[in-house]
Amino acid sequence: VRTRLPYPPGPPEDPIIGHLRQMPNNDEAAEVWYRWAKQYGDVMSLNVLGKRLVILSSEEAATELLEKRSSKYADRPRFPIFERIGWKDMVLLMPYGPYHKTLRKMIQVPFEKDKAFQFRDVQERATSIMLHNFLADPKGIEHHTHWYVVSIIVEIVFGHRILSEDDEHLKIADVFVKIQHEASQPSLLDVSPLFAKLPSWFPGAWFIKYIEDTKAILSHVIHHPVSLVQEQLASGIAKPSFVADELDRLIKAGQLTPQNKYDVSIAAHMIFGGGTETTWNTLTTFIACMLLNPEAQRKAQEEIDKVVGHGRLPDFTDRDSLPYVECVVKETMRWHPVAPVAVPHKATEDDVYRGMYIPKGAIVIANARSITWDERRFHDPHAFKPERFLPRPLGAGEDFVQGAVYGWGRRICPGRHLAGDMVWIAIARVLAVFDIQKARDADGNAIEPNIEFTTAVSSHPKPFPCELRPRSEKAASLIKESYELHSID
Ligand code: HEM
Repeated sequence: VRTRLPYPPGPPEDPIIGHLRQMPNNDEAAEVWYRWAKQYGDVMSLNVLGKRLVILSSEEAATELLEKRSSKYADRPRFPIFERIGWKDMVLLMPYGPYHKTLRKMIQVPFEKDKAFQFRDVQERATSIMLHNFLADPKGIEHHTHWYVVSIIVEIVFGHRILSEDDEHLKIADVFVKIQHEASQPSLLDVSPLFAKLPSWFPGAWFIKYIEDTKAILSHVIHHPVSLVQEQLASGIAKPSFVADELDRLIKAGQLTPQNKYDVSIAAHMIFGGGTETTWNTLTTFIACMLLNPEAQRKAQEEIDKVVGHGRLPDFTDRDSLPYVECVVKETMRWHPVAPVAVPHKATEDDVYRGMYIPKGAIVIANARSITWDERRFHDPHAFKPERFLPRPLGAGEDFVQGAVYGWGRRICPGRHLAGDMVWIAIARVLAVFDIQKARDADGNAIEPNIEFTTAVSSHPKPFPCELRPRSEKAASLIKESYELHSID
């Protein structure tokens, strides 16, 4: 195929090293590629030391390649540092193949759409505690939303309830965020695995010591929680959870081999890592959106007041009757996708698209930032307008772009239904009882927020001043009642 067909276009390149000198770092990639796409098109390509990168900047191109031709694009590039610290079998990062399929299935099945209801009690309880925490500490945005997400995931995965600030799982969640950032930095290992043999003092060989230290931490974090559940099962005190169910099944079938136990451990670790930071980022982004767009906040609250009233908190049975709240959730995810450059896929065969050649081995990235800012897809894409998703004539009748949030084809996020539920119930309940307002300084003056985002692989708003104030006395007592009910439980 190659000879006569061109690669997708891209900026002018240097001899031999190609686009190496122009390559943006992780933090800038999404926006730099968004600008380049305006010049070179929605399918462009870059050459980095002979390695071909194809950047997709429209839903049309991403759907055609990553979704419709999914079998050719389900692989991942190698992540040399992640592999060496103990994440070589993390479903998110591992190559496509039979082992990926086995682990992915283990994660996907319990979180399918029709099974989501099993986790709703856990989520409703965690929201009640989060609301109560906001009542006591109205400015603790980062902390309370983080606690909410981690406590749900840890209870679902390990059957463990987080009751104290010193809980080890809260610290593990921080470790994920840190490692994800550190281990995605470019290193000599991207050039050749031979550099793994360098002595740690060698200039540029920072990764040698980093890998050694991180491997030891992760080994404990991956294996320890599962061994605890195994002990609880043996003494008959294990609570139902992802790990308890999987181990119990294996024990009953006489198949609890070290390999099978490892599969459960790494799958549980994946759910913990994949489900916490992403969902947390979405919730903090939502609060930023409400602060910046009081009109949208007011409309969502009016809808909740009309449908749910003031005598109870919204619950999952209200979801279909709250279309505007649904639009707020979608617009939060579109306005600032938490994984701006998503996760790279890799072509396992040569391919041709619109007369352009995509070689086997090319890294293919659907740039979520460009897709959610695509003017051909969304009117006024930089503005936060939930009603864009309402059907005409109430709104603009635009479709949500799920791929830019949860990915594509055979690698699409298997946790998306659970994530969608966690985000929805938190948003609906926060809006029902709180006004998300500018924080006030000691003299009572409103502090103007300046919202900025970390722009790494997974993007989070930098801490910003903000307060959640109960909308009324009645709202405050609803929060207390719901908290007390769950405390008894
Ligand atoms: C709002 C929250 C979430 C967002 C925005 C999100 C986003 C993503 C994205 C963009 C991918 C990559 C898809 C691709 O390569 O095309 C992904 C993969 C993945 N996510 Fe999520 N995710 C979220 C929550 C969760 C949750 C709660 C879980 C746990 C059940 C989870 C588990 C995974 C796993 C296991 C993968 C790897 C799939 C594979 O490579 O085969 N995610 N997610």
